[in-house]
Amino acid sequence: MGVTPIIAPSMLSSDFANLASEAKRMLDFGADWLHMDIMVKFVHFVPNLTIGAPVIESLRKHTKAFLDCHLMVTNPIDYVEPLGKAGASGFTFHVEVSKENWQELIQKIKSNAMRPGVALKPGTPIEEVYPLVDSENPVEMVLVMTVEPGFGGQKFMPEMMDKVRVLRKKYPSLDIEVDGGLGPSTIEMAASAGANCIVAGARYSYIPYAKLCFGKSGEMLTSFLQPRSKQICF
Ligand SMILES: O=C(CO)[C@@H](O)[C@H](O)COP(=O)(O)O
Repeated sequence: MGVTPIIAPSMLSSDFANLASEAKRMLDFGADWLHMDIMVKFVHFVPNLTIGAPVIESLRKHTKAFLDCHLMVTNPIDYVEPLGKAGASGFTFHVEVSKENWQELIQKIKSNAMRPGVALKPGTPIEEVYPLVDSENPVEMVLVMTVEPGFGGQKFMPEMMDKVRVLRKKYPSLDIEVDGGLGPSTIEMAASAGANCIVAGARYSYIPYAKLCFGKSGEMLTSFLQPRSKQICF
């Protein structure tokens, strides 16, 4: 079984005063998911503060899109119920802060009708996510950070592609998301390594390019990807 390409612009770089129209603009341009960066400023995790459940709830009133929430917080379990109630679709937590309670966390995410994912920072070895993917109650996506989490506009770390290659070889049908510094010069590298979910700042011009990386005239660039009509109609 293969995986399908997903283009998920990060709304972190959008105009927050016009979030609903920014989201519509991304979706009209062909985005599959909207990536929502939820950060709480904390000295040991990210030095930034972004959006929370009230913003997700407001955005949900304007769109039925899959809201792919990436939790850059030290206590993700506290956000499961509020985000579930707000209408989040995906809930991706960081492995670095969930070593003690990932099983409970996955269970709680699923019982709040969201899709669980696990993220890892650039310095975290890929082996740390294996138990969460191999579990009887597994995560459904691994997010490989290609910058230090915290801010948009940073430089892509090509050395993270080794993690993606290893993951893809081990898990042919897993959703593998990459996030940070992705754009016309790096998307192809990530897709070739095996990533199928591409997050990049909500600069609409990259979306058609990202789609091209996954298939020109319908043929797929990488063998693990399966065509999904919406993604390959340019
Ligand atoms: O999670 C993050 C940053 O921590 C990302 O989602 C970025 O917001 C992506 O932005 P670019 O690197 O594409 O500018």
